[in-house]
Amino acid sequence: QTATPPARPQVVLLATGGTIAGAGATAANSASYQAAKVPVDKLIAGVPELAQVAQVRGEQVFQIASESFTNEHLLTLGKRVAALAKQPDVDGIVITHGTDTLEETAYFLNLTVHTDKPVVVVGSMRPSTAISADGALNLLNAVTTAAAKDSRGKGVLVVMNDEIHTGRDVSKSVNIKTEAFRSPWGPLGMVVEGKTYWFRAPVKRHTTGSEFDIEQIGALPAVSIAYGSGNADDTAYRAFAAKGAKAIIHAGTGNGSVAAPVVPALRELRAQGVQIVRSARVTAGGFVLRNAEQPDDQYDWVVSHDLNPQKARILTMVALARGADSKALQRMFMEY
Ligand SMILES: NC(=O)C[C@H](N)C(=O)O
Repeated sequence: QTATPPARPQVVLLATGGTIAGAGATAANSASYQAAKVPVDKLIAGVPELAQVAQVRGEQVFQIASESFTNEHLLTLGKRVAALAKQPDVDGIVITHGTDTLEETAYFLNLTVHTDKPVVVVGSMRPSTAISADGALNLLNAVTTAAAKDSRGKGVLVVMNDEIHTGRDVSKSVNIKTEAFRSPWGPLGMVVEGKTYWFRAPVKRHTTGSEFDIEQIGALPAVSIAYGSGNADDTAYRAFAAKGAKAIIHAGTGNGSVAAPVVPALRELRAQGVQIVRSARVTAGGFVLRNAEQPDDQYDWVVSHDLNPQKARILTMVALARGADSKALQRMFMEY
C-alpha cells in the first residue's frame, strides 16, 4: 500500500511587473533592459522547482515598472490580496514586484491587510535574460517562505537574496548589486535550500493587529515628500501644499533637522491644516526623536521615528484616510 503524499500548500502568485519580469537584448545586459515584459505564466514555467514546494497559480495584476506605482495600484493590489487571503484554498500569497518601490508596497500591505497567512513580496535586480539572473532563486525562495507554516503571523515579508525581511523595515539600499535590500535592524531570517530559518520576529503592529483595514479604504490622500539639503528653501513645500497635499514628509538632513529658511513655511502650512512629518534622508538607520532639533510640541509637527521618508508617506496616507489628527498620527508612528 502506498500512502497518499501530503497535499502541497496552495500559493497564489500575483505578478505586477518589475525587473523580475524584465528582458534585456543580450545575456550581458544586467543593468540595461526593459522591466515588466514577461507574463506571469512564463515566470512560473521558468522555475519548475516551484511545483515541488507548492501548488502555484498565477494572476497578472499589473505589468509595470514599480517606479510608476500609484496610490490606485496600491489599493487595487491590497484589495486583491485581502480577498485571496480569505479563501480557504489559499495558504500563502507571493507578489512579484519591481524593486524600486517594493518597500512601499510591502509596508502598505503590512499595515492594511488583515491576515495571518504569509504574504511575501519579491523582486530581482537582474532581468530574467541576464547571466546569473537572481529572479528565479528569489522566486523559489519567496514561494518556499509563503508555503511555510512558520511564516504565518509575521506580517508582510520581503524575500530577496536568501534573506527574509519584514516589509516594515526593509529598504532598497544599493541599486546595482543583488544584495540590494537591507533592514536597519537586520533581517528576520534566511531561506536556504527549501527551508526557512528564523532569528527574530517583528514587534511593531501589523496585519491582524492593525487598526487600518484595506477593505475600509476607498481613497488615499495626497502626501508628498520634500528633500532636505544644503542651501534649502521653501519652494517645494509651498508648491506641494498649493497642489493639495494633506501632509508633507520632510526628508530631513541628519536626524530630521530643518534649515532655518524652511521653518517659517512649515509653521505656516501646519497652521493651514497640512500635517508636517519630520523624517530623515540618511539611509542606514534614520532615527528622529520628538523635540530634538526642532520644538515639535510647540509647532504641532510629527516625527517619523525610524521610518524612512517613503515609508513615512505610506503610514501618513493610511492614518489620514482614517481621520487621524497630529496626536493620533504621532502615536501611530511609534506603534507601527
Ligand atoms: N530592479 C527593479 O525591479 C527596478 C525596476 N525599475 C522596477 O522597480 O520595476
